[in-house]
Amino acid sequence: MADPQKTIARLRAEIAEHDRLYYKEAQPKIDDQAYDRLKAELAQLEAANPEFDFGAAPSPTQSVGDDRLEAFESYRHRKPMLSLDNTYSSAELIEFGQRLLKRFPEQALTYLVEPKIDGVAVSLSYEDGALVRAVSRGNGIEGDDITSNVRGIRGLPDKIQGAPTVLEVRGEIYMRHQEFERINAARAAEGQALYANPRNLAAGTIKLLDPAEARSRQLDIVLYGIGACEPGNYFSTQSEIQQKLKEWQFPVLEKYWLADDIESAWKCIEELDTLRQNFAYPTDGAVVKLNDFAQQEEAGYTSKAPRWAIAYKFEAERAETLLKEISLQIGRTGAVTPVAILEPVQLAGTTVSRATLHNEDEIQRKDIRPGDTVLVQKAGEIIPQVLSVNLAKRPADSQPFIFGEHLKALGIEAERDPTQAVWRIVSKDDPIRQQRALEHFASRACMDIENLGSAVVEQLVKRGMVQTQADLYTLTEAQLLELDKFAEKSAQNLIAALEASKQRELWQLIHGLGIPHVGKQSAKDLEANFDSLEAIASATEEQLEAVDGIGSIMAQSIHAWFADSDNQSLIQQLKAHGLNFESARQAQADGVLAGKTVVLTGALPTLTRDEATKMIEAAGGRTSSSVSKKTDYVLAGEAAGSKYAKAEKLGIAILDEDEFKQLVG
Ligand SMILES: NC(=O)c1ccc[n+]([C@@H]2O[C@H](COP(=O)([O-])OP(=O)(O)OC[C@H]3O[C@@H](n4cnc5c(N)ncnc54)[C@H](O)[C@@H]3O)[C@@H](O)[C@H]2O)c1
Repeated sequence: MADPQKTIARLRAEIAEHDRLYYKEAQPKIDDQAYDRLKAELAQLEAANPEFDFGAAPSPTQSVGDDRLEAFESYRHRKPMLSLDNTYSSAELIEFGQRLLKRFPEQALTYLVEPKIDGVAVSLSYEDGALVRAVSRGNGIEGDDITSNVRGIRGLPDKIQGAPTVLEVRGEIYMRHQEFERINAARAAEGQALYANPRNLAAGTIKLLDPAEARSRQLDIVLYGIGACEPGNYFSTQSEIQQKLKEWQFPVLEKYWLADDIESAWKCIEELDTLRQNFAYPTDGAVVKLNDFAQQEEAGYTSKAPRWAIAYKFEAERAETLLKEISLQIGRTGAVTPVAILEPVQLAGTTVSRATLHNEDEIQRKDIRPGDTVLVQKAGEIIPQVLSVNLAKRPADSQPFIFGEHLKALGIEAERDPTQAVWRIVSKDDPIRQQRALEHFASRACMDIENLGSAVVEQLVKRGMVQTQADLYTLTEAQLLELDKFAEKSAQNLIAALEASKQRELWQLIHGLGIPHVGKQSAKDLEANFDSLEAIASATEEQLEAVDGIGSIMAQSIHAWFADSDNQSLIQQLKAHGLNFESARQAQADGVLAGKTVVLTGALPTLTRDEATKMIEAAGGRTSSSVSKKTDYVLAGEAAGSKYAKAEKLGIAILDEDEFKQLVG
């Protein structure tokens, strides 16, 4: 029998380390369920052995995980931000209700059941209706000032009407699945460590020190609670909070339920489980709260969580299956990414036959080998991941997977990047690397060259007809006729498609060049801020970084790419072939908004933000997110906040939607 005192000490140290990785680094090593199991084990041992004294440090079972970092200013919450007790069992949920019934034997208990959003907690302070500060949960008492990374999150009002003098609004910052996949795909292409889920990526993003880098990742926010409120007595129930938050035009929960007893609350949770796939935000459970504030106050708090609420967490969908082989894929920049090829298995409503293995270090850490039986998880729309290996089912003759040897066996000449976990094909003459770069260039999201699929690219490279993107434009019909399955018609079609691609928009070309870190959105951001490809090529790192959405790493990468002599010669050749290098903005130089900067604020009566932005761009203008002396117009809708006030102060022309429409015709 293990010594319980030693086990408690070990578990506390282990959990403290997982807390550090999760809250401070946003890179946990184990998944939430495994973590929650460790914590439950510790709580049980502590309860059974109350006599052990471990000194002053509180146990992780008694305290709120701490996300504070040195580099940030700390702010004290007016009211503490606590965690929630959680359970994965419906029986424990019912017990929670029964405990409350004992406490309030004569009273009717109503519960509010809310989706539990899987993001990062935030507290927003509004003073006299204006957003003054955003603070992370921290240790529950004080948190980090993350205002610069939170202000400007879409839909978050800068100003609210008819609010109390002081208001702390509590909610969750989260990332949509699509944005998560976009960023991870870009990181994978660069061989950088991937984020395991949108929650970790959101947590990493709000703690970025570079606001431009943070802005280049799209965060969202939803608000569901109130901390401090002065004057008090503003609310008497949880459901009133929901209504008021909506009136104040905060992004709010799309659905919540009122339940008259804990059994009905459980029914609501079951309903939530069927609906949540269609919610905009990732959810990992439900939060059940006593609706009445007087009852909440009476039920009280532990050092870590309210006694009047509980989180019911949904189990992530997992299954065991056979890992048939580890396949190595090569990206457009030559990075080699390992992928698990699985015996197909049903998970979260889809058939899963591949899972990401991230990089060499991940394979080593988990000691994943071909022939292993592995535990695979799929949550929401996230790419399936291999969580662990079932060692009991490992074949006797199994061999560790040695990355470098497999590359050699496949004839791939790659080197491990000394600073990252990635193997990369270094030689630009490598035919596989050339193929990937060309496939990317020809793809829909780039130059959209019809009839130039992988099979054709492969032949062109293998026969030495094409090495770079520029070589594509030297191809003749006669040359194409040499290719397998090419007749006159298909050759003519491809030549015509190449010709048509010369007129693509500038962002499509930028994206197609395969500059490390530059995806579709960044390419668009570059086009919106420069007149031509040459202007981007000659921009300094500072000028690149000044672009909204371009962070320092991306600016460095773009600058280095254009400084490379091979790339410079590629650009010259593409220019000589007549590809469009001019930004649409430049082409619209004659528009009424040519050279003008417009700031959008508030909700417009009929136009969406996207539509208004397109109209501004079509008229030659550009949009910016903040009002300054350089702003020419502010297009203001309903509930326009501090930007409106600033524009008035600076004497900048303010347009409503009708005036704007007249202006751009
Ligand atoms: N994998 C790891 O290594 C690791 C390490 C530490 C923590 N964790 C995970 O984090 C959990 C503990 O984190 P926690 O303290 O943030 O607790 P929690 O995430 O389980 O619950 C509390 C949080 O829920 C959020 N929340 C979402 N929707 C809400 C709603 N409608 N109403 C109220 N709150 C809502 C709030 O941000 C609140 O702070 C653990 O149970 C574990 O799953 C994992």
